[in-house]
Amino acid sequence: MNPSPPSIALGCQELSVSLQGQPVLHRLSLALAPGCWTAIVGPNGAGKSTLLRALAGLIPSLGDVRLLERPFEDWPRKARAQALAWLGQNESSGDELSAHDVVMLGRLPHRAWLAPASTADLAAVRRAMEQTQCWDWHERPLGQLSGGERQRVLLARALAVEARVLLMDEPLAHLDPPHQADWLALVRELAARGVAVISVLHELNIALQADSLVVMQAGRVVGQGSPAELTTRQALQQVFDGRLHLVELQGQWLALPTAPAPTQLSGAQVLPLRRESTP
Ligand SMILES: Nc1ncnc2c1ncn2[C@@H]1O[C@H](COP(=O)(O)OP(=O)(O)OP(=O)(O)O)[C@@H](O)[C@H]1O
Repeated sequence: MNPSPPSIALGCQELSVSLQGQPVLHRLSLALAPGCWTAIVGPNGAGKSTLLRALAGLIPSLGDVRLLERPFEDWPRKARAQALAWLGQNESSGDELSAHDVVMLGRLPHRAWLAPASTADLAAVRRAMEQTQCWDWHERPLGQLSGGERQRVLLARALAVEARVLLMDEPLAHLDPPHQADWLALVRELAARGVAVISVLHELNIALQADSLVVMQAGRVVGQGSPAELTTRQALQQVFDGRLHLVELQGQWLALPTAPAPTQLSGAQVLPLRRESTP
């Protein structure tokens, strides 16, 4: 009989991280489900990237991290690299390599040492590049691509791993609105297939479409839940000092940044937005 599938894809208990001797994360506990897209949000410096890196095992941490309910340190390195894929922020990844070769790096966890790419590897790379619409320039060196084109190649590299848990730090950086919408559709498709997708996002209007939000402030989780829950939205407003107006439009929550009160603008002149007069 097959064992029952794990109910927690990625979790941590009492997770703490210090960087350069300074505590950055303070005893966080999270349980992220398979088939669920979680967006980690919060102000600059809240600890979002640090949390993601600690969950990926990229930095030392205290506490317990479990991948597919198994302690992180118990995973053989290769099996772990197959189970968990990572897309970092501002990654440098061999500018002289072709886009195809960069995406093929995502297949390394599936290949024997120095073994040539298999038919399955080639198919996975092509599939991932078509999903992020970067196949057309698969022969071009990464260093010659625009910021958005490059980001789509790096996203394809993470997809090519075909992992059950996908961690992405600011995946929408450099992407134009249509490609942001494509990313959203892709994430929903992955979640529907049972993948746990965890992304750090600054684009709150995209994050508010996630299944679950993790709201962070000063190295702590101060709210977690669906954007439809009032407590989640209250946490979001609180961490941004009330400088967000959350409105519902056709069943979808939107975040509009609000201007500071005039008294908060020290000496700055506020010009009213005027409609151009027509002759
Ligand atoms: N290598 C480092 N050494 C020391 N402190 C660091 C280091 N990296 C980050 N920090 C500090 O840790 C805190 C959390 O940083 P982190 O990058 O996780 O925040 P973030 O929420 O992702 O921020 P942002 O939204 O600006 O990307 C910040 O105060 C930051 O200055």
